[in-house]
Amino acid sequence: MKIQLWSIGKEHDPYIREGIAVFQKRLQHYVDFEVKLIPTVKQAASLSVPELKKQEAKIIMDLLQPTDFLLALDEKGKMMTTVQFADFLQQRNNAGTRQLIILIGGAFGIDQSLLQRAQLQMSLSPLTFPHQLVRLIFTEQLYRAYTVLNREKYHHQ
Ligand SMILES: C[S@@+](CC[C@H](N)C(=O)[O-])C[C@H]1O[C@@H](n2cnc3c(N)ncnc32)[C@H](O)[C@@H]1O
Repeated sequence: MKIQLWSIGKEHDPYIREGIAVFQKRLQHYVDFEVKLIPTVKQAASLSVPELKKQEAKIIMDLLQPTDFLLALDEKGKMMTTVQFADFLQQRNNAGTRQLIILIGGAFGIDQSLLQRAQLQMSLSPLTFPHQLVRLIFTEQLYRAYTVLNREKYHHQ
């Protein structure tokens, strides 16, 4: 199974890029993992936030393959432990999912149409984090989950 992390917004800040690179390198041992940026639609004066989010959603819908499993990160989504998340990854792999897309919204969040397309909405906490930090936190969690699946000494319960 291939995993892609899609983030709406601008380039990672340097400290985020550095952190992601650390876990991305470690993840190479376990899974085919890529990080992709979806540039934010420029906010023209005439465009409201809901309209802007709709435009972003259309771009993302066009990039998605019908067979992609979409996991949208949203603070109101389902919360799970690291071990439950590891089990979820194992289940997707066993189910033959070819591509798992993880979507992180931009400053205004993820459009409703994409939340509806998502097979899973996942929350990392009831707190709202800045989207740049979510990129790093999620990449670490993905690495953590794979160390659980591979019985490595990284995650201690
Ligand atoms: C700054 S937040 C957007 C908040 C916005 N109020 C909203 O309507 O979603 C940007 C993105 O970071 C991610 N995010 C932030 N906090 C999160 C959390 N606790 N759990 C999961 N994802 C989160 C989500 O993908 C969200 O769309």
